[in-house]
Amino acid sequence: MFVKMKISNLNFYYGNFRALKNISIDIEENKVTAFIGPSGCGKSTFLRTLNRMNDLVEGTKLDGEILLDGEDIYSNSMQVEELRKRVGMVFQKPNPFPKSIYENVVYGLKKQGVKDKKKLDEIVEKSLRGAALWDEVKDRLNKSAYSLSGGQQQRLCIARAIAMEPEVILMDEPTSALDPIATSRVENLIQELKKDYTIVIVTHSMQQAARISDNTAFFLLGELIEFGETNKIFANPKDKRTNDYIIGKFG
Ligand SMILES: Nc1ncnc2c1ncn2[C@@H]1O[C@H](COP(=O)(O)OP(=O)(O)OP(=O)(O)O)[C@@H](O)[C@H]1O
Repeated sequence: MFVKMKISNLNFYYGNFRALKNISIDIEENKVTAFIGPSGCGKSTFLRTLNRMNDLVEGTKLDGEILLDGEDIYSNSMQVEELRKRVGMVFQKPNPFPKSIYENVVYGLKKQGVKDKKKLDEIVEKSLRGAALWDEVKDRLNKSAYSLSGGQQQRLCIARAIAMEPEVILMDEPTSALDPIATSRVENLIQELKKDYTIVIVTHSMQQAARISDNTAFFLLGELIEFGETNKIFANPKDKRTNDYIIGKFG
């Protein structure tokens, strides 16, 4: 097992409010790690610290350490653009740009200055295949991304993330806006993607965490209550609060 991201004694504040309390956790490479817990417990905040998305929120403060391959992502030598390239993100609601399917996939690459049409074509096919969307869209790459269904749009957003060849993909409730069939397709896709990427997913669905993750972290009021192998957490939680959440007593 290889630790891709190592988080130690992480605290995060919105103004005076301490949203994350002394979190320490190892994110394993080529595994799916799920964050679960009731609304407001800090799952999204924690996810966003992993590629410094919270930097954009004013009045926030962070202490502790987050290492990516042993390198401190909050150190001065870490370029945030480069970090976000290595640690990509997929959001809750599919958020394609008002552009064609093709242009959505190559957006980040073009911004980086990649112009070679042949190379871009190759990446578009590879990324759309990787996101299990190629067959559905290969004949209409120049159509607007908005012409796709919600589930297809979410896979397009995953393709857009893959196109940047990230090492880690963060997903914030990626299926909450999808119907059961689209959800199942995205869940299958996540299982495929972990062969090449390290995946961290926030989910409200315990069934989803149980189905697709290798490791699960349970949060409550900004604290990490329990973390470990998903099958152990679900079959035999050590903490009563984890058990109560899993059996649906609160949350
Ligand atoms: N921009 C912000 N400014 C101030 N407080 C915030 C901000 N974003 C989140 N919080 C607070 O931080 C805490 C954690 O929020 P967060 O969104 O991380 O929780 P969550 O577990 O992801 O919740 P949900 O499951 O509802 O998405 C909450 O108390 C929330 O009100």
